[in-house]
Amino acid sequence: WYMRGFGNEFSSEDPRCPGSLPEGQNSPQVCPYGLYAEQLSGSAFTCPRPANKRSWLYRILPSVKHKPFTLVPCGDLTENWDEVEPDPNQMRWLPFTVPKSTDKKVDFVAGLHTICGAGNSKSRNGIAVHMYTCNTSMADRSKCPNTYKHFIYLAVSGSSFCLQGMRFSVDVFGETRGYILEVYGAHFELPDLGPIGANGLANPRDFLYPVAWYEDRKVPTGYTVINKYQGKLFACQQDFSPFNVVAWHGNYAPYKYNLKNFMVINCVAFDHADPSIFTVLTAKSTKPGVAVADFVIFPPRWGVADHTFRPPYYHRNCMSEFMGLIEGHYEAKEEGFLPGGASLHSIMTPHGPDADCFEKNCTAELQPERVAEETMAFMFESSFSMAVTKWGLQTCQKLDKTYHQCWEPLRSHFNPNWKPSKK
Ligand SMILES: O=C(O)Cc1cc(O)ccc1O
Ligand SMILES: [Fe+2]
Repeated sequence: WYMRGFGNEFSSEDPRCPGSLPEGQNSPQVCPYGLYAEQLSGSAFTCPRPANKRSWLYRILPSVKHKPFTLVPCGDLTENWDEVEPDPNQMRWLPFTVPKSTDKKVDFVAGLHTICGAGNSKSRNGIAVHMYTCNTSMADRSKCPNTYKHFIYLAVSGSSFCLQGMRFSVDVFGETRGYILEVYGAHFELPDLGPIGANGLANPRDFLYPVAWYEDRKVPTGYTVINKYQGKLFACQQDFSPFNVVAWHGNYAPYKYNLKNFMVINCVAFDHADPSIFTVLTAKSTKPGVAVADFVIFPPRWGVADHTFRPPYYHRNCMSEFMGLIEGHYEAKEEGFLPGGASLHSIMTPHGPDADCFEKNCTAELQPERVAEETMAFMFESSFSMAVTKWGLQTCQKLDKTYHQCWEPLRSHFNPNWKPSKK
């Protein structure tokens, strides 16, 4: 089970070891059950209290006990944003190919592919967007994102957030695909609600945190810990499972959030509200109001706006918009933008509803209607100008070269003799 509440201070003991959390202090001379105390810091020691993040883990063996790390192949994972020439075009990808279960086994790490990104993990400012496509569990391999703060992977409308330095292992039931946003140097926060009030959007209690659980498992053949460090992957061996936390307390822990719990707020009178009303979490930059990345979703909802063109407006944005579709259809593009695919509209690159969507929605009778059932599109909106990787442009072979054609049928409706209709 889980503990609830975004950013709470939690305390948890594996029920097999009652009293394993030291009482009244973090570093007793000897810890209960002979455990090792290990602090995991997610913020500088000196960060102001609201931004301060750390947890105390009580482990069977400390993380430091491992053989040296050595560089391992990164596959299609990269932090090189100069592989290909910049390209300001609208981009859309057909669903990325998932390796078949009957083919070669590919686990989460081997199945990581970087699509686009910007910035640098050394300066700890920037983001990367990756796809993962795999068909087998990691089995005695655990990954540790060392250079970045947050790691999201989305699976069937769920979202999981892993934090810098946290080891995790991904088990899958079969052919699996998901999206990842990597943020190099900022933590996600719940957005302020302003006049919305004290409740709404993603509610804090719907964020779930793991309780302590350990396995005291020796792995003489070697347990591999993979460390993503300065944009590269490193592996080391140790002879025990790293999932050995018997008790922990603190406010720095991985969490998950079911996107279906999002309390959608939207227009109930007229006009199309900006998509920031759908922000689940935001990773702030140092400029007030400007995000390194916002995680925004487009859940099923009612469309009720009167005398309004209801789908997204045509626009050019000073932010980059990377979008994906988890299931269903997206209102601005019924065709072509498919689950497991993606789109990128870079800074100031014009985009908006395809011609079909425009024609339908300027003549539609405006009844209250559901904006798509069983749908979940999302956007990573970033102030960074992202470069696309060679994998994204070429190797994946999913770039839809015909994307621009969805706007080609747009025709001029301009009538210089137009008169306002008499009310
Ligand atoms: O481009 C998109 O589809 C995302 C988006 C949706 C919306 O409702 C308003 C602006 C916007 O960028
Ligand atoms: Fe947009």
